[in-house]
Amino acid sequence: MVARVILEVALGRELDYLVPSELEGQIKPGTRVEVPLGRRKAFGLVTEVAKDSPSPNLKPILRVVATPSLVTPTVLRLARWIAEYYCCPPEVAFRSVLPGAVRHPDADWRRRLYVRLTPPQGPLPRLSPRQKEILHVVEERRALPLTELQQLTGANVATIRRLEDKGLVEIVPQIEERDPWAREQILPTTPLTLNEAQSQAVRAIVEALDRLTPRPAAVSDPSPDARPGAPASPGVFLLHGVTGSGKTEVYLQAIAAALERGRGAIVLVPEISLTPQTVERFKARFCTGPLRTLVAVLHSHLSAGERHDEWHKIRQGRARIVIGARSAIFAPVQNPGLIIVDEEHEPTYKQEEAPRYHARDLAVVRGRLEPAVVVLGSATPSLESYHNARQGKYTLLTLPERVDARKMPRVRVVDMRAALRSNRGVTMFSPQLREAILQRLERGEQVILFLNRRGYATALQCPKCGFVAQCPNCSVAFTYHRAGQRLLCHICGESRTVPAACPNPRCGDPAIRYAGMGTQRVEEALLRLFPTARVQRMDSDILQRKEEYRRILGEFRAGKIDILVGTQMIAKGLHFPNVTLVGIVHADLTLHQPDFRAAERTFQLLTQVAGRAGRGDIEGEVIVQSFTPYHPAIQYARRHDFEGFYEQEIEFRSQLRYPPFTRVALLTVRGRNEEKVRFVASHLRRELETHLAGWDDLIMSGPAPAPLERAQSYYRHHLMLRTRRMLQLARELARWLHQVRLPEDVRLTVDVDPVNLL
Ligand SMILES: Nc1ncnc2c1ncn2[C@@H]1O[C@H](COP(=O)(O)OP(=O)(O)OP(=O)(O)O)[C@@H](O)[C@H]1O
Ligand SMILES: [Zn+2]
Ligand SMILES: [Zn+2]
Repeated sequence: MVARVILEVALGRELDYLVPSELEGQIKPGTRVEVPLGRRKAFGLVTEVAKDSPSPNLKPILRVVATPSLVTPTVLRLARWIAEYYCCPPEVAFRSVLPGAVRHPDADWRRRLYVRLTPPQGPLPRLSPRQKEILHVVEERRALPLTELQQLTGANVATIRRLEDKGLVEIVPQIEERDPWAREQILPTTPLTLNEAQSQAVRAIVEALDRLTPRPAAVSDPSPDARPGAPASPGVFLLHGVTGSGKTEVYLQAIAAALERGRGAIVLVPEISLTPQTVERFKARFCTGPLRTLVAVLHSHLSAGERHDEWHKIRQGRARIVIGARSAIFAPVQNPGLIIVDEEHEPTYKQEEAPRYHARDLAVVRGRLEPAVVVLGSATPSLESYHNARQGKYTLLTLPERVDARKMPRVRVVDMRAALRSNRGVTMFSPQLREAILQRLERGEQVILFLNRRGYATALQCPKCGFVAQCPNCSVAFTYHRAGQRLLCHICGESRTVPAACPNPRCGDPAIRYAGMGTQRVEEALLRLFPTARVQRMDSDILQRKEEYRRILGEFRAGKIDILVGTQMIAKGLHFPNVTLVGIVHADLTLHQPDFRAAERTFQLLTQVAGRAGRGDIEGEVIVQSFTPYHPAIQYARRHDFEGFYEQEIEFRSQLRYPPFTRVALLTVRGRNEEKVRFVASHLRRELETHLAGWDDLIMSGPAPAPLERAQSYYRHHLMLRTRRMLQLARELARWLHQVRLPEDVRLTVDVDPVNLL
């Protein structure tokens, strides 16, 4: 027998090894092993077991490192698919399916050793002052991690071992679980009585669960066509439910059905909506009763230890439900019956570094490999997913109304050009918005104000010469932050103190002032206009710590805050019944970006933010301030008309051959020398033309400077390839990348299905 092993060192490919007969029973896909590599040894993961290998002179595997395996065979197949489709080296793909904290069991082993007090037996033996000190610490804590005891006392392991020899303490392996929500008390909930639309949705999902074929016994290769948008997959549902329509209740009852059938569930949510409120709704439903199970939570703010614990809970089957951000799609759930992707349209599901996977698309692929039922949910589905539903590739489920026949909020669009004409200079709040806020304050109702830009003002601009302070590393304006009077680059983090006068040597005007506005400036203006109102700002500047986020949401829920001002952090998932007014301060911000999805993003953002209003008994109102009030994205959002927006947007995509009618591979050439980058980019285009000659449906555009031409002092040029056959193109690109020669200081990256075109 031979095993194919992906090594943890950056080799870029898998190697075959002999399986010694004494290890035969232990080696399966997912097993971590130590193998010889040249004259050294290396760690690796078995990705496949086969009868024989094409390579001669195989060396044997040295030993098995950790059992049980920390990754399921299906996830390994998913990793292989990632490497192929997203055009990245296999070891990068394999590494991403295992988080660092679980990848190194040796390091973990030491970290997981605990020192604990043993029951006293007879008189205390004679101890050195040093030993007494250590014992004292252990007595106080009863048990603590070995490493922590070492840190606290400065003792080495040998000294502590001597205490163990005297029978006073013992050193034991123990898994201590750090539940980040441990202090929260969770009140169990029971399933709600569903309305007609919800029942229909749950019924369709449960029927699909019952149709799931048993897991295939033999591990066969993933079908090369196992990709979203390929042949019909009756196991994928698109749940299109307006904001407040009760999608979460549908998820909960579908999960219950999966558990009843002995299967687990994975729930993906965007990182920013992975709030305690969301997590609690899942924990509360499954913390008691016959379906009782732990809910594991995975997100990027977990400490290594917490991540480790969550991972093991899943692997040991104690947690049958996993809720997490995009990397949770790799969670080692055994036999998952259901994979849910909430807010499936969210761009944060795309990973912006290699491997550049899209977790929503991986959910569809994993669903096919397991097999498992996949539910993609959103109030504003992506054009890609809705198109798939229209084509019959996904099954569309619709929740057209809010629960309890609550009305959708009334949306008014205010033309800010008029407001600008009637007032001197730029106004932040139109009279309509000001009046509406005042009304809510008088009635004791709550307000959310949304502006998709943090900081105080966009830019520092000189009124006399037009000078704008720009980051020296990136081609963007600095953002002014009031705290500490600093200019901050939101791309690279470069910061400067604010100049007292215009830095332009030919100008020097002291009247330098601020153009545009950010959340800080909105907050300040509110305090001036409504001095008694309790205003709280919520953006990533404020939320350096997760407790802060929870505290603010808690206070808002408790009615201790009247007006919440924030960026897209407050746009989704939040449910506050007392919010009756949502103001969108500047709706055009996302509209004018050089991205074919700009209108789609704007429509989604407006709809989602508007959806925070009127979720209680009182009807909600939304005021949208805009300088382009007649833009379709704004008008369709005003009428809550997703279909209308879809019809008009899909027409534009079709005419210009953009996704979903094609798939995009974006090539970025980066380097510090502008001339060289430009030269290499044109050279690569010519090479690609030769390499891909005869490819019939290829559209190649560029090279062109990226919209964000310079970032972190690198010049960037783009080449865009579009085709309907991306998997084949990715294979061609991989072959081409192997042979392409680049100057040392120029880098090339490939992003398949990019969501960020800047
Ligand atoms: N069948 C039902 N009967 C009564 N209340 C319900 C029902 N279904 C859901 N709800 C309640 O309605 C509220 C809104 O539901 P939920 O948050 O699930 O909506 P949503 O569709 O996920 O909204 P959004 O997309 O805006 O986040 C919640 O408080 C939920 O408990
Ligand atoms: Zn000037
Ligand atoms: Zn910068």
